[in-house]
Amino acid sequence: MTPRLSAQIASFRYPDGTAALNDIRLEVMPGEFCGILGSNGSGKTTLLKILDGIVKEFTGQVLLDGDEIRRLSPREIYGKMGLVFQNPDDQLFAHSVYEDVAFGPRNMGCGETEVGRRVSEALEAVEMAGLARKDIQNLSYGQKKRVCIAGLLAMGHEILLLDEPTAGLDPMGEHRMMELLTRLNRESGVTIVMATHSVDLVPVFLSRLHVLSRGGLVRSGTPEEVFHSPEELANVKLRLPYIAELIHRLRIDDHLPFKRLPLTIGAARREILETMGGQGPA
Ligand SMILES: Nc1ncnc2c1ncn2[C@@H]1O[C@H](COP(=O)(O)OP(=O)(O)OP(=O)(O)O)[C@@H](O)[C@H]1O
Repeated sequence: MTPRLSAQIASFRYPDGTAALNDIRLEVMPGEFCGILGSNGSGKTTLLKILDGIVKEFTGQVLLDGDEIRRLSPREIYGKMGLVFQNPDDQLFAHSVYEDVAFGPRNMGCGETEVGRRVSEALEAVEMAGLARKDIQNLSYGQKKRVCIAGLLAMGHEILLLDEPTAGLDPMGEHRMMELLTRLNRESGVTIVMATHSVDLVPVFLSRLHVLSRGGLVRSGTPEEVFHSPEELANVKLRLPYIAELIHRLRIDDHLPFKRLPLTIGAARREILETMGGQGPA
């Protein structure tokens, strides 16, 4: 199967000389929902901009469906892939929700009936169906983030690159955003790559993680593989998810014989029951 995205980035420097990325190799398969995990300044946004074809001055290659991205036209790239910025105010520009989401399809040459259909479907998908006429300025931060995603869905994007989609949201909003993305991935088959430093959320929702530190890729794997070693995470300025941290402390401080570091509440429950020899509460 051809990866939707395949990146081999030997190095990238910003014009002021900052060495932002080096020796990155990663692939994103069709239908995948994967994360780029890293602390502040590790290079997540830069990597997303390169994957999206915005930043071109790197050494190496990025293939989109097998084609070198720098040889594709903007229409070829942005017909199938789009980037949602961390701050929705950097992305939204129209007065109303409808006008903002309609901009992409209109730009693609769709007639007004088709534009209307696409806007309705996209707003439905992000649970904003009743808010089409609302002034963008009067939306909450989380609603603005949803409108940004709707704008890309209305253009028929099959690949979404999302920069910190849960940043700035309250705990409930974070969960709703992750559920929305999971639904888009599972039900609509959208391939999603999201940059994040939120270690508590990612193991619950994502199937594969790429860990960045100081511009380099230090580990790729399932959440279980990535969160295997607390020491390794501390080296890249990340920590264990709270659930795993709790079991880790009980194991070290109280010598309790937990075998694995669980990443979800369900896994923690299983681990505790196994440690109790299956003698847990009925
Ligand atoms: N336009 C720019 N010019 C020069 N250096 C930049 C520019 N943008 C980012 N950098 C630098 O590149 C490095 C990686 O930055 P980047 O924004 O990609 O990190 P990040 O992981 O997304 O961080 P955060 O989690 O804080 O958003 C940092 O050292 C940053 O200072």
